[in-house]
Amino acid sequence: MSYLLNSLNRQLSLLSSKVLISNANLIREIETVKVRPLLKFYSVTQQPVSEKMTTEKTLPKLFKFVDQNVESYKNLLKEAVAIPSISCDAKHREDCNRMVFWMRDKLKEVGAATELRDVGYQTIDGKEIKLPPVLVGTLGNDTKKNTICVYGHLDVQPALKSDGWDSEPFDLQERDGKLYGRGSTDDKGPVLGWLHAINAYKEIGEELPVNLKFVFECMEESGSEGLDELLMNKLKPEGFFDTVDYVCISDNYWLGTTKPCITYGLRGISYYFLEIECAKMDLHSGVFGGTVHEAMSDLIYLMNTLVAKDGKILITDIYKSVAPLTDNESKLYDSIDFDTEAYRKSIEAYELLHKGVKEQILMHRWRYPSLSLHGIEGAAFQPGAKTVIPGKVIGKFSIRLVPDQEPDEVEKLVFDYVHKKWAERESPNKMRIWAQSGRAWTENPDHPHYQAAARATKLIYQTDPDMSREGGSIPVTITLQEASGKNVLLLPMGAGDDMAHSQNEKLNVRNYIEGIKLFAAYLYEVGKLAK
Ligand SMILES: NCC(=O)N[C@@H](Cc1c[nH]cn1)C(=O)O
Ligand SMILES: [Zn+2]
Ligand SMILES: [Zn+2]
Repeated sequence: MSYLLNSLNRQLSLLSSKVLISNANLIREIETVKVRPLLKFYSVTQQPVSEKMTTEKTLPKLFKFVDQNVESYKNLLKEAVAIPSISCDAKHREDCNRMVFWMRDKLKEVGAATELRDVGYQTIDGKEIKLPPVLVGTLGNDTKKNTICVYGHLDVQPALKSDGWDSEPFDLQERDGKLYGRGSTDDKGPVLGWLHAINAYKEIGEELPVNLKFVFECMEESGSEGLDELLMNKLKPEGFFDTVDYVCISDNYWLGTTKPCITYGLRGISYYFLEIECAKMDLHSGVFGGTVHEAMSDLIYLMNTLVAKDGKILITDIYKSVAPLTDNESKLYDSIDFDTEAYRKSIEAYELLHKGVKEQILMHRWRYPSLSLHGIEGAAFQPGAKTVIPGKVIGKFSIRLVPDQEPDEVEKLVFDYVHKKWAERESPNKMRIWAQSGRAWTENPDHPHYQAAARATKLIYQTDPDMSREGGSIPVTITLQEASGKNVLLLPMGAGDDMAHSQNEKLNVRNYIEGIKLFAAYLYEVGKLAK
């Protein structure tokens, strides 16, 4: 509890509040908890395989504790969001380090043994910049218990109020039951959810039903540099995964806004940087315009050859290695609860591709590749009529990869295609293209691990979760699958309208609090699986 109390007391002293929270008081209140009616079905769905310290009274007690600590949980998330751990911006590297140290201290406070692992340097503009350390932790080593490896990330996408946020992105604000802030749902809320679930077991005086291993990084939003190497060539040979039975990641979202899901597939990503240089400096367009081959014109030309207006990717042979759709897979989409019109409205889009047909929309999110244009470095993006000809611009685009596309093959297709188009352009300028990629991932959702997570989800939300795939990418998922050789599962905390990476990213208070209970129930359920 100390990690919450420390944080809360810091918050309280800041706010000069009269409220004081004492550990002992909380425990006394918990002792009087009654079983809530929603747990009625709980005992009949269980198949206990081994005798564990936890009993059917554990979770009701724990849920009550969670409900009593909502304000502390919000305060801790506010502290985490206030650290602008933006991994793609080297200026924020110290904030990334600070975020990792902050989380290391919190893990220690719940009793975990922690280590900060050095993963070397990254090169930006020819300069070597130290990567943030990866936080590795262990909690419990009871050979009779199952061991879960939990992964999460502590870094965030950039955000400025001037991008169109209604409040400061790095100051968590509650409005209408929603916690707005960068990283609230992606991925600081879920990471803290694990911490709170573990702490809740401790605070109600119950043993954790499983052993835990943690891998928390601060470079996920920038391609997880250094992490694969650490997992495969250091942690694996050192035996870190030897005792791991299951891997769980909470870094994704429900499909919609009301029904929970469990996720067994992600797309990969191949992210491209396309640089064109026409001069060693920016040029006044009134003085030099009409006399040079402009870098921006070349870049726009190339970027416009990548994708058609119906979303079809124009790179030669890009669809060749996409796994064919089988009858069985095709049927899966029929039963999924997904309202495309609600989806369209939630993002205020004018119209969806594929005539908004549900199955097509889901397939194009989950099992077909897509190409997106993201931006241009060096372009005049600020307001005002700047009349410069940029000397150098870097266009950014990415392809979301699907089974069975291999990043190396896709990169080669893209490089060959861009070079061909560049030759057709006959520009004297300098062109350079490079990429960073991560593979797609799928898992077997019929595994007992998924059934355990489904039971936990039903306990919390009183409905069977959808088994879903997702269009986003968490590059390390497949590495964790390979390093551990064990079943990997994605257990989302947030809702489909959380707007990760976008303006006004948020996490519903309900999803946060019920998510903490979900994680605790998941630990309980996995604790009951045969060892
Ligand atoms: N929550 C997962 C997520 O947002 N992942 C990023 C990963 C990424 C890779 N390169 C840049 N970002 C995503 O965009 O899917
Ligand atoms: Zn994420
Ligand atoms: Zn993200």
